[in-house]
Amino acid sequence: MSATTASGRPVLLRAEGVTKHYGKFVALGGVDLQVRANTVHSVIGPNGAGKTTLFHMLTGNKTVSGGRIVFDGHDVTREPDHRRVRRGMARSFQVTSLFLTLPVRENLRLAAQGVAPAKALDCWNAPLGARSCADTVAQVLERVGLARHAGTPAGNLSHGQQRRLEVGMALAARPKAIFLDEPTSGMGIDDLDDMKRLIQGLKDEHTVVLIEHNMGIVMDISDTITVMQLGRVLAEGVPDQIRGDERVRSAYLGNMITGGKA
Ligand SMILES: Nc1ncnc2c1ncn2[C@@H]1O[C@H](COP(=O)(O)OP(=O)(O)OP(=O)(O)O)[C@@H](O)[C@H]1O
Repeated sequence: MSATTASGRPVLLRAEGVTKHYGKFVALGGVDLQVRANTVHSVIGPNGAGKTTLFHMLTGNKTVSGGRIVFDGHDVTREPDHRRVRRGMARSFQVTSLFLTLPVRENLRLAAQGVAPAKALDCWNAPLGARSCADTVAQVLERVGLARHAGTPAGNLSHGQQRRLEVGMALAARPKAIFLDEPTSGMGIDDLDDMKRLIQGLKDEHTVVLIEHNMGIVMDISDTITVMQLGRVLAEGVPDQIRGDERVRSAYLGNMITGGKA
């Protein structure tokens, strides 16, 4: 997707002047962000820049100290995370939250049921609920490339496969926006391309907000990149703008930002 195409898309998620204080420490000093629908929007920055804190604010995992968050036309600033999940936000699970003794398919089924707890009981038993649940699980299995492993206990998957299952767990909630926090961490080189293709493919049906330290991946798959430093937005733009931005280069103190293309 070109920058022009991305910038013409409607804004799905907007943060306005979001702050987060821990006592006297300012973790976020007033962050503005606009995430457009059906794009991959990456948030990068040096360690401690405030990326994870911003994710916590956007997904409702922690409360803001100030500012406003609007998702899909609704002011969600004061809504708890489970309400935001129902509005269509999903955050990728961590490997530690997979049910390691259960087959991949069962992990996804439980995640699909988690969307609407009130419906969870009939998701598998009532004919319509069961069908839609089974459809979701089958689609997600294909999407994350684990269809062949549907019956394999999650604990027997490789690390790369487990990380794709985490993404699948979030997808099972059929979200509008999916938040991925370092989905490639700890991955071997062989698994990186699979994850990259997976994330890139998600924007057909979802909006992706991504924290990622692998600059090669960020530069290759992002429509928009927001660079954070010391709890504020340092720069924002398409990959070529960010790659060439002197402020960003000096924030990273070197060539990490080039994604191998400098
Ligand atoms: N619960 C907390 N109490 C106090 N300070 C915190 C708390 N959580 C985060 N911080 C601080 O807020 C700052 C931003 O942290 P955050 O985890 O958001 O950074 P990050 O950009 O995600 O870093 P990394 O890339 O290392 O994960 C850091 O200085 C961190 O020490």
